[in-house]
Amino acid sequence: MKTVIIGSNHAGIAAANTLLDNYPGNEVVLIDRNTNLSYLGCGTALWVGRQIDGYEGLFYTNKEDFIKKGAKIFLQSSVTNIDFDGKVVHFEDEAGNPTTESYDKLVLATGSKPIVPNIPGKDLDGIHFLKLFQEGQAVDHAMSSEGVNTVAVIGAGYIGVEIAEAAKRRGKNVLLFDAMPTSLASYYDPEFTERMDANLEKHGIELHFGELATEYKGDTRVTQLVTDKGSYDVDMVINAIGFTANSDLGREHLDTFRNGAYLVDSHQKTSDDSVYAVGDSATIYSNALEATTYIALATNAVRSGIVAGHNIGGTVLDGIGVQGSNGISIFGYNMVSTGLSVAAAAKNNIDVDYTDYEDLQKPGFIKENGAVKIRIVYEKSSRRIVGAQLASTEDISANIHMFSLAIQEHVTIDKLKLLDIFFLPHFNQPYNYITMAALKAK
Ligand SMILES: Cc1cc2nc3c(=O)[nH]c(=O)nc-3n(C[C@H](O)[C@H](O)[C@H](O)COP(=O)(O)OP(=O)(O)OC[C@H]3O[C@@H](n4cnc5c(N)ncnc54)[C@H](O)[C@@H]3O)c2cc1C
Ligand SMILES: NC(=O)c1ccc[n+]([C@@H]2O[C@H](COP(=O)([O-])OP(=O)(O)OC[C@H]3O[C@@H](n4cnc5c(N)ncnc54)[C@H](O)[C@@H]3O)[C@@H](O)[C@H]2O)c1
Repeated sequence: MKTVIIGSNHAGIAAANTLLDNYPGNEVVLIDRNTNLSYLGCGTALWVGRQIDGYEGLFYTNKEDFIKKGAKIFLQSSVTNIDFDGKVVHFEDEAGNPTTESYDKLVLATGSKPIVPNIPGKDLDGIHFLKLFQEGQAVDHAMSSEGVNTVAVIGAGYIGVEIAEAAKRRGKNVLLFDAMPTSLASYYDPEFTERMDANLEKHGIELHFGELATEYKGDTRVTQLVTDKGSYDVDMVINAIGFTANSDLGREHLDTFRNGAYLVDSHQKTSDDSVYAVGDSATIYSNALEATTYIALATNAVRSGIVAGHNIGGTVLDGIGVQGSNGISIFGYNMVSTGLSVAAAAKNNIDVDYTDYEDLQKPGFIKENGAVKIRIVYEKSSRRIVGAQLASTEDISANIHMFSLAIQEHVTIDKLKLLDIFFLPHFNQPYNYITMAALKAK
């Protein structure tokens, strides 16, 4: 069996490693247009903000690792089209020569692309995106340039908020814009985002929410940002208004979701029996929504790659869906969420209630101790948990995994009330906030 994988970042790598490590004898070919593979974009802000020494540790594998395992790998090789009937992939190799690879099974792991604000001046110099390693390098380089003092970040989602922090750490004046009235509006309810907004402001970031960029101005280089509410002199712009699926190669042939992502089943198989799609290029099943959706996260990319790899290798393995669990840590303030916020539930016509609680992480006699705010969201009719959010200066990240499992397994809010949660003053309280929030549920 010969499998060709287009795209060798997180999803393609997971599919390739699953096949190579578990199903010897399978022929695996990886093709990617980039110079590198396995770049952890999540580290870009840490590196640009000088919280880590450099970018070198942000790659977890390389071309040689795959060659050692017996795979064929082409980098700097762009796939131009796919003959789905003849099962042949056409690409230009590193030297620019037209080349082909036939396949028995094809894995599309072409990921996502940043959404480009479609406004005048969008192609001026000094306007950046933050998807690829090379784009991170360009942003890092620009921030070191003389005369770059004011940075406008468009989009206060995960990338925007993280790079705003990094730019501030580099001593820049930072203006953060979003169409929504708060930061992180797709992940958290306002009672949580207002804390992040206060945190950003406290650290000197100028917030412009509910404000839309309408034009980038300058001769060749951006010097001014115009919005529906004003205009601002800027030296650099970073666009971070979300990703869309990169399904350019198969959109005409395969069934797609409303944003163009390849529609896949629980084996990651597309509408073509020989073709699988994984990671940011594909849809995913949400256990909170109980529906197919699109969530661009590295964690989903890895899991979907593993599922595709096993199914191609011959082990039937159903994906179990996701909750879109995510987290962020900005100037020491941590927020994690999973499933649906109250706002996201309303948007999806799911009638929910929620229960909030706030308390110290540990008993009052422990000195190093921060307050934790928790919200658990549950469906009114079934009482199943559909979401949770936590915010604190404490490391509350591990809590969210339990809520992720609860959503996956359709656990009700009532089941949580008397759940056995251990107590040790070094870590938590006997009347802990999870129990207390659950007990408070209507
Ligand atoms: C700055 C930043 C921070 C992030 N932080 C986090 C985080 O903290 N946690 C988290 O879970 N997720 C995070 N993400 C999201 C995560 O990086 C993506 O969800 C993940 O990269 C998706 O992996 P993928 O392999 O599906 O797609 P991609 O990473 O998009 O990779 C697709 C690959 O396909 C190749 N390709 C595309 N078209 C072709 C073609 N025609 N021919 C050849 N090759 C092609 C590309 O070169 C690329 O290597 C972050 C993303 C960014 C940009
Ligand atoms: N910590 C993490 O887990 C992490 C970090 C970075 C990126 N990621 C993932 O990578 C993907 C891309 O991240 P992202 O930050 O680009 O997307 P995002 O969806 O997190 O945020 C996009 C933001 O842009 C805003 N927006 C949309 N259109 C706009 C417009 N025209 N003008 C102003 N604002 C606008 C939205 O309201 C939203 O707040 C997401 O799936 C994200 O979850 C995750």
